[in-house]
Amino acid sequence: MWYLPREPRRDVSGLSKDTNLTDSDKPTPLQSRASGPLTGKVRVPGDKSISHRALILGALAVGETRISGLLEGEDVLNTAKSMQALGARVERTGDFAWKVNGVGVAGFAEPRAALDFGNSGTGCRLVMGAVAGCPVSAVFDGDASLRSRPMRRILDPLEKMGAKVVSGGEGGRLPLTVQGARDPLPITYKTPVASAQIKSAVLLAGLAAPGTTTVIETEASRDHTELMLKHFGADITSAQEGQHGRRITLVGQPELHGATVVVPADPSSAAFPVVAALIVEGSDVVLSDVMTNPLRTGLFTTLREMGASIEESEIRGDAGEPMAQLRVRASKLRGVEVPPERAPSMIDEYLVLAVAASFAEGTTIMRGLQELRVKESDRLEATADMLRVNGVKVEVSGDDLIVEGRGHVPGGGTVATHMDHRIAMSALVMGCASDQPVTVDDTAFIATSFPDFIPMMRSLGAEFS
Ligand SMILES: O=C(O)C1=C[C@@H](OP(=O)(O)O)[C@@H](O)[C@H](O)C1
Ligand SMILES: C=C(OP(=O)(O)O)C(=O)O
Repeated sequence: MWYLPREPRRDVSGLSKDTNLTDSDKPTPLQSRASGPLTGKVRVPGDKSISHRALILGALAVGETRISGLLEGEDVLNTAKSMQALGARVERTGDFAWKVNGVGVAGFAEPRAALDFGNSGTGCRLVMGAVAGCPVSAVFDGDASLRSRPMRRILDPLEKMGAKVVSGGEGGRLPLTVQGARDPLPITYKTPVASAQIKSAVLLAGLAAPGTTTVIETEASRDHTELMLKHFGADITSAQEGQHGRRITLVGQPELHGATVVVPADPSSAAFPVVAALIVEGSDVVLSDVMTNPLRTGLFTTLREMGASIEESEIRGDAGEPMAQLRVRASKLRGVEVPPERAPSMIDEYLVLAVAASFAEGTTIMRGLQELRVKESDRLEATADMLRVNGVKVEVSGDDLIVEGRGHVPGGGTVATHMDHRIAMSALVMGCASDQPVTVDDTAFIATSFPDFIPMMRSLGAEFS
């Protein structure tokens, strides 16, 4: 029927005490060494955020949704499985082509088994919102990394809307059971941190509530849920709130209709070949169909400020999401200061930005990174460790990351990936241009977001062995 994600891996990095590993749990290390110029044209996989949302909204719509370009990474496949378990019909019809027959708003059936989201915060938290508006109860679970991540930030607003947490781990950690509301209440909710996952969970629960549900954010986070809800027929508006914020208003109980969704290439995945091309001398790489929604392009803005040559062409859009072809040429980079208000538009890209900063001349200061501490790993500490073991001078000061770029990176270190795909890929990018090879202890988690990362980078000329 479709590629099934492998069983959730147990931890190999110390998050859990379980050391009784089977063969499929064994870490798969990889070494990256300096290569000649990277060249060629590639399309990185479909955007992960949009892929999750297309499956969830397809499942909540009446009729058929056709998705092309879906990311077939483990995170998204786990969301597909959960939509199937909640009563939608989800089918793979070709390469990256999927069909969803939905159950309608509030129409989920009670799943027979626990919903397992593996490594995926987005899948878990968005589906929690969707379930909270339906009169069913569901168990939410995930791997050791996801079990360590905070869920209270999602449960707080969902409880205000009438959902109940029937059982759960300490501090709202997984596994936990959510009993959805029979008569969900619309709320006005100000998100305590800039988080598209919190905003989306409230909006998805609000679909089932009468009246209007409002989310206020003081820093705008990615708006894919809003754009896609509109595309599926919801009455939703978004207005400026303060200097950097948004007020989003959704009219509840719409009839969502099945839609066609074309998923553009993921800028968070494009970030890896982009930085690799910038740091490997003589490189010239083209990336097609990269989504350029301004709430996702903080990395490209920052890299350009550092002196990067990134040219956009073939600019177009689909379902409200702009995209472009990017041509990236090796560039001399200089250190910059990245303001905290830019964080939401590049929250997943700081790891690979830190790699670019290591190859730059001068100091790069990245401010306001507290949210990095609650991702797949504590990315603030893990990024600093990744640089440190490879001879880069780096400091974590409060919630800021300060990298002393010296134009080259000694390398020679082994990087602990901590069940975090973006650490693995960032470290492998670093090795593409470091003086000595860089080793990562486990590449398995790359499959959550970018299953073809290794062959795609090799096709551009990267030396991974
Ligand atoms: O909504 C989304 O698709 C995402 C939101 C972000 O998380 P937060 O909402 O926790 O900031 C981001 O880090 C994650 O990779 C994807
Ligand atoms: C933070 C990420 O994802 P999630 O929150 O969905 O696990 C990510 O992909 O970098």
